[in-house]
Amino acid sequence: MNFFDRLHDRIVTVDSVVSVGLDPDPKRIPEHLRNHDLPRWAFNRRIIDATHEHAAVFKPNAAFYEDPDGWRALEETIAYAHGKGVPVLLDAKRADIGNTTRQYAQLLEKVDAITVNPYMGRDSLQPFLANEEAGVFVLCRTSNPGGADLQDLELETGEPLYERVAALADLWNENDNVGLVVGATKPEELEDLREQVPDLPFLVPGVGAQGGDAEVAVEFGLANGVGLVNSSRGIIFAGEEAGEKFADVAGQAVKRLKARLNQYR
Ligand SMILES: O=C(O)c1cc(=O)[nH]c(=O)n1[C@@H]1O[C@H](COP(=O)(O)O)[C@@H](O)[C@H]1O
Repeated sequence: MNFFDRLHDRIVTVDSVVSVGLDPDPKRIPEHLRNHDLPRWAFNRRIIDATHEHAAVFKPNAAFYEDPDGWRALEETIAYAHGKGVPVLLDAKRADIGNTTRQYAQLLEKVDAITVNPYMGRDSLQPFLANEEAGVFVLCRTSNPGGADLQDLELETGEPLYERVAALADLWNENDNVGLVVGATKPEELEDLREQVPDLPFLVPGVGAQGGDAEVAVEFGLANGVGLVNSSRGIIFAGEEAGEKFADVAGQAVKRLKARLNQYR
């Protein structure tokens, strides 16, 4: 079954478009878990237990796992999330020459969807796009201030580069498996892009810690009810001051975000 059909079902089941970002910064993991064999896994397991009923997906960012123990923690995390019935979107922002991307694309044997970088062009993404079951979220207009350096550059046609990326992503969507990443900190761009590509679901990061706009994230992020609004630190570290109760506070934070987003769905 196509990823976006599965995501649609998941959104209906949990009545939520929240993507819970699993970015377990080792420096912010509570003291009492730091002697664990794999502290990031111990942390994620408790976060998953406390949040899964409100999570449309879990989105681990690969940057937080790129070392031997990290990969073990990630594998445990993915298996556990799947055990709870939650799809996993690996935020890896990958792409390379075709021969190399074929290796990266094997990541999709373990997870349900991935984020990819479009700047090497179609052949660099083909092994991801060819996977009909997996979701492929193409970076389009990112949430960070420096996103403007390249993505806002005006082409000879007058359109900004990020709009060209959206147009290409639409062409690349032959298997109905492509979405866009558009930051919640970019409300005007979100609105323009929704008009330009009405059928592509968006992953909208940047609410919570980055201060993005939750209302526009929902209003423009969803295509036919399908899309994701991500918060990572705003959920998983909401209970940073709560010691051993940190996961309970994360559970309350995801519930609050879900309710807030559902006001606008
Ligand atoms: O691809 C992403 O998810 C992403 C794109 C973007 O434009 N901005 C952005 O913040 N992200 C990711 O979304 C998450 C945001 O984390 P918080 O700011 O803690 O909610 C991080 O994992 C970022 O790497």
